[in-house]
Formats: sequence, structure tokens, C-alpha cells
Amino acid sequence: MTDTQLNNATPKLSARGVDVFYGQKQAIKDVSIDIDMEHVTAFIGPSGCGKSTFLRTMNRMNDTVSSARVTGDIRLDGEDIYSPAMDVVQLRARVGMVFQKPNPFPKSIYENVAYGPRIHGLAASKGDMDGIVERSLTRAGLWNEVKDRLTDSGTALSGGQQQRLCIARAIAVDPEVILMDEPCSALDPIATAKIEELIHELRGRYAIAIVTHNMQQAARVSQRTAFFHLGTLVEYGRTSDIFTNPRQERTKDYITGRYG
Ligand SMILES: Nc1ncnc2c1ncn2[C@@H]1O[C@H](COP(=O)(O)OP(=O)(O)OP(=O)(O)O)[C@@H](O)[C@H]1O
Repeated sequence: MTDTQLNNATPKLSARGVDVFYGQKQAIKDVSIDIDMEHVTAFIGPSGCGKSTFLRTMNRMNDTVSSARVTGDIRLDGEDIYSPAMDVVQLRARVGMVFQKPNPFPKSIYENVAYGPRIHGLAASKGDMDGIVERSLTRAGLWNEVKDRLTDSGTALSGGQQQRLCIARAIAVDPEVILMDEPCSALDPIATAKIEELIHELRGRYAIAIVTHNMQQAARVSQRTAFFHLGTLVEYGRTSDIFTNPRQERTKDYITGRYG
């Protein structure tokens, strides 16, 4: 069994031999990993090691960076996401993303959630849309806090509520994968705990990959951990093994706080 195939669950996203370049500079070197629905996968590693760059290859967010070039193979349910036939707008609905800083639209709470389903034609009526909005906000653990103020601006919510609104927005278009890029780094400990709880609840329904600087958070929310260093995937395994019994010296040095 290779590291990449540790999960016996069927992979949702499968990356093989992925390299990423920014101009001449190589930021990701030959990374292979599977992401599945049953295990939350945490990406850890020192600043600048390529965690965010790699995460962004999985829904082609790097397309928005003109100097970025991605090679290798990334498949969503076996389908090559870099194929010219892939509709990138559809892909980003199927592989949603939550960013470091909550970024709701300057629109109402309702509209923040309804926007995606509307452009993707997912609701045939106002009743359908109301149902999607309620379901998404409920799943994101926010419904009870906002159900009486759906017309208020999304930007008027607290940071933690805004981040849950962004998760509801991603959920609203019925994604298969949710990528989270340090989703709690701008939040206080209570709001962070709510997002972590939410990640537990979403596990199994979506394949989730999360970049985090916080090793305790990786240990709390994930079942699989990938340790990156200098653009390479040094070690991938069960989170409990990575934190208690890493095989690589570099992983051990990082988790014991020797660098990073
Ligand atoms: N848009 C860009 N243009 C050029 N180089 C970039 C760009 N984005 C990232 N890089 C470089 O690619 C490397 C990996 O960066 P990346 O942000 O993916 O790392 P990271 O592990 O997520 O870091 P951090 O934990 O600090 O967010 C770094 O050397 C960074 O300077």
C-alpha cells in the first residue's frame, strides 16, 4: 500500500504527479494525494511550503494567477479537471472554497446564499430557493442565528458568522468537495470552535481538505494529514500517526516545533 492509497475509501479527488510553477519558480513538486468523503484531510507545513498553492490546484483557482502553471493529473470522480472540456464555473461549484478571511458579498444574508443556486439554475421557484437557503444555512450551523434577519447585509454579521455564511454559500450549490484555506485564522477561539464542530458535521457528506497553520486544529478536525515542506509532500498518513509517530525526520522536527 502506498501513502497515497492509504484511504480505502473511494477517492473523490485524485492528484498524481502535480507540479506548480509561478513563472520559473517551482512551488509544488510532484505531489500525489487522494481526498475522500470519509476523512477530512489537513494540509500542514511551514509558511511558504505550498499548502495553499496545492489546495488551489484542486478547483483551478490558480487559473486566476497569470504566472501560474500546473502540470500533472487531477481528477474529480475520474474526470480530468484540467481537460479543455471542463467547465471551470461548474468545477468551482462542485469543488467549493472557503478562504482565510470571510468574504461575503455586500448583499443580504439571503442573497449571499441564493446567488450561486440562481446562476446555476438550481431553483425553479421562490419556494425552491427559500428551501435551498434554509437548508444551506442550517447545514452551516447559522440558520437559528439569522432566520429573522435574512434581509440584513451579510457583512453586518460577526466574523465567525460571516465565515459560516461563506460555508453556507459554498454548500448552496451542492458541492462534492469543500476546500478550506485557513478558515479560522481570522476568528476568535469561540468562532473557531464552531467552525471545527461544523467540519465534523460536514464530514461524510462532502470531501473536505483544510489548510491550517494550527497543528492542534489539524489534530482536532482531520483524520488524514499531509505534511508539506519546500513544495514537496513529505509525509501523508493517518492524523494520529503523523502526530504521534511520524516516519520522516522533517515531519518530526515540524510537529515538535523545531522549525516553522
Ligand atoms: N501568486 C504568486 N506568485 C508568485 N509566487 C507565489 C504566488 N503565490 C505563492 N507564491 C510562492 O509559492 C510558494 C508557496 O506559497 P503558498 O502560499 O502556496 O504557501 P503556503 O504553504 O500556503 O504558505 P502560508 O502558510 O504562508 O500561507 C511561496 O514561495 C510563495 O512565495
